[in-house]
Amino acid sequence: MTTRPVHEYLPVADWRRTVRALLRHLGRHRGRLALVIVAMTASGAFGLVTPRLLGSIVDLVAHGGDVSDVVARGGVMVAAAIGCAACAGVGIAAAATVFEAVLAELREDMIDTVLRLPVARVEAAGTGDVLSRATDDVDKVSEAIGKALPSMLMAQAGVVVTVIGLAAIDWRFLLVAVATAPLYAVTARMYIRRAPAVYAAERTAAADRAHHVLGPIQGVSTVRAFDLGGPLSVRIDGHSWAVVRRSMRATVLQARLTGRLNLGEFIGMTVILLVGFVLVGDGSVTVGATTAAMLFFLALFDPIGQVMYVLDDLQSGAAALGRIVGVLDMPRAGDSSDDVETDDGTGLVARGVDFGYTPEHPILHDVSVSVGPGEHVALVGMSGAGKSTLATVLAGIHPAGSGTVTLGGVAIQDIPGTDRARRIALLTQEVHVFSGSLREDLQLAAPDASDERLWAALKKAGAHDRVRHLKQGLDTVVGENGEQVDAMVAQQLALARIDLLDPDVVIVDEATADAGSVGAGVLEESADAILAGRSALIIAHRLSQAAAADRIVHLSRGRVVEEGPHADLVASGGRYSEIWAAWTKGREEA
Ligand SMILES: Nc1ncnc2c1ncn2[C@@H]1O[C@H](COP(=O)(O)OP(=O)(O)OP(=O)(O)O)[C@@H](O)[C@H]1O
Repeated sequence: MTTRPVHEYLPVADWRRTVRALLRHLGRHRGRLALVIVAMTASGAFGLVTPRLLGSIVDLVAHGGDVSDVVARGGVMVAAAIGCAACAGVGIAAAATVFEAVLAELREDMIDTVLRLPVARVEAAGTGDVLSRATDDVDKVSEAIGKALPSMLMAQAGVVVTVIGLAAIDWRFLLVAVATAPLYAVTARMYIRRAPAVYAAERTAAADRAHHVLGPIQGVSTVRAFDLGGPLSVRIDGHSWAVVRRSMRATVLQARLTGRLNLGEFIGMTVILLVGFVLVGDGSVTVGATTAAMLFFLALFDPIGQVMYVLDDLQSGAAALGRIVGVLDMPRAGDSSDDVETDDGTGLVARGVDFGYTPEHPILHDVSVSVGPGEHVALVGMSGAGKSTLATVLAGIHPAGSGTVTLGGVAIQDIPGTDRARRIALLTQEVHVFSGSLREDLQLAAPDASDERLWAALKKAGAHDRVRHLKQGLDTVVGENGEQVDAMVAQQLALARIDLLDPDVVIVDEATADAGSVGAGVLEESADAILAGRSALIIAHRLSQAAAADRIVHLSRGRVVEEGPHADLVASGGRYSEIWAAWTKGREEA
């Protein structure tokens, strides 16, 4: 029996692995990243020129200097301001290209990994978990990368050069700046701790209100019929006020953040002025230098404030990145081994297979079946006997709890996932027409197939005429944003894809049941044409399919109870012969 837990979320990477993954991705854009750092640092350095020159102008004026010197300094300040803006522009643009490229890589890797995850693992995690990582989490990282990270980098560069500038004027001014740092650390901690919950509550309340507003709009006729307008608007009122309360909390939190930042600014400025007063008094620095130090100190607040406001974005971006990296680091189906050569001589063989979706409910017991080269084997049994379950175990979607499943003598779990999917094709009722042109849909199975090959596959699957009558033929766009194809054509396209894929074995799980009785007949012909000469395991609900097969395996309550060619089973007078007799009688009466 398999002992896989019923629900098992996909892993989340710890911060070390997350940082490593981020650095790995950033490392691929080293050159551009260096440009970002140089441009942002240069922008910060240019930013220091204006306060420094303002200080020197103060000294010039105090000592009765020349007006032309003041004008010259003004010119340098203008040039520095232009340099500062230009470098910031280059830095931000380069950062955007690096971060967008990293984000695109993460998104692609994420989708690629999710598509290659073993289906059983995705089922255990739940599609919601997978979907939210591929969408919401990627969005959160995108927000953090797009908005927060450039501000953070810009701020860091600004702080570093300003601190150097302060130290260059006098180390005691630097000491004041360092002494105010703990206040910012405490403020940042307060904000990081509270902000995510406060903003999340605000978003939840807004979503709740939207839900309660949309419900009555969608069901407006019911609202009118039962005169529910009054009570419903009271309810909407309540939810609207809840949003107001949550928004107020968020505003109060922001006000507290701003208040503490201003307090830090006030204390720092006061101390700088006092220190400056003493230093000017003992002749260590000039009034102009103190002015410059004060302006440097003031210039620190913009970047610090910016960082504070994006801290929660960064925090939730980092959490989302951890969830993405957790998936990226997972072993993909078939990653464990190289392309495994199989010997087609022995076909698909299951020996003594046990399986259950949960440990408490075994479904398959000691099942042994085989599909030899070119052989058609029909699987029959009552509803719930375990036929579809056996199909997924044979296709390698669910690993057998005990026993073995081999293809060409090699355990299917040892065949790389993508290779396995090409060798064992599982055709179920849930066929999907992918958005795009018909050609693209078909070429998913054989990317290099020529139009002639595609038409030949369509002909075999019986869809040739339908497609020929479409105005744009193979270029017709199908799927969500294009031509809607009916269930029968969708099945025929799936059959054509099987022909193009040319797998070693096809497992057909009731692919023809959905199309209505006339359609079912057509599809049965299509399936026969595609399966001719191929190894196939056909889950047969219509016993005509079973009668046409080379061999029948009868499954009952997860066990093989009869096996053999149709004629032998009918002659043996066993359970299958009774079902066959009842079925043929029913057909005669109908
Ligand atoms: N994903 C699943 N998780 C848990 N139990 C499942 C799952 N799929 C099927 N089962 C259970 O496994 C048992 C066998 O179901 P299965 O679909 O394999 O039978 P079947 O013979 O193919 O039936 P049918 O002919 O109605 O499709 C049933 O009891 C079913 O409820």
